[in-house]
Amino acid sequence: MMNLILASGSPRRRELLSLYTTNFTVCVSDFDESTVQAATPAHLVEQLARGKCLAVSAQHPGAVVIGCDTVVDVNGEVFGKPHSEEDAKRMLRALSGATHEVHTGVCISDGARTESFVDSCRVTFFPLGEEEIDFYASTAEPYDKAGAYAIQGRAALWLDRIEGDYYTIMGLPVSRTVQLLAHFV
Ligand SMILES: Cc1cn([C@H]2C[C@H](O)[C@@H](COP(=O)(O)OP(=O)(O)OP(=O)(O)O)O2)c(=O)[nH]c1=O
Repeated sequence: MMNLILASGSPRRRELLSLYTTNFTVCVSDFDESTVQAATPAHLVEQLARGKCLAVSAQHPGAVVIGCDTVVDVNGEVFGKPHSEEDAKRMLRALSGATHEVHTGVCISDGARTESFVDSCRVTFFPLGEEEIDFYASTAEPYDKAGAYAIQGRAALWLDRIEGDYYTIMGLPVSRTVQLLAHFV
């Protein structure tokens, strides 16, 4: 049986991978994300997913390791996790009444072979009032999420439309991930 490792501390990714199998362990990488530079947000998530995956893979020979990364892209500006309440509000104002993209990179390696992809989803929010932005930024929800929102949480109330895989927004395009995993059995 395959020794499967999810190289992610994200509870959402754990939950989504569990739809496919519960037979995996979690091992969070110590990869230094600040070392990565990329020409586009899509390249960035691919490089970050690869970095996390290969850092864990190096410590677990023979295992199949999945690494992931998610960013929000507003007209080419990258939003990761907000650093402060002000930062969260800045992101939410930029997302209000507008369309953005969420990119998730997934990388899988067995040590010998490494494959990756990026999936992108377009998300349009209705306009957000200042009161809603202030309230949301005062909750815990934005702070461990790229772009300062959780589509699976209160941001559901703002959603006009999505074009693409909903689970890419949550951090793991689970159908494409499982399809890629099939290359490793
Ligand atoms: C936009 C959005 C992001 N997110 C989450 C998914 C990711 O966990 C997080 C983006 O941060 P990431 O840096 O991609 O991942 P992480 O730090 O949570 O975990 P690790 O690096 O260990 O893999 O934002 C949601 O849960 N809902 C959303 O709607």
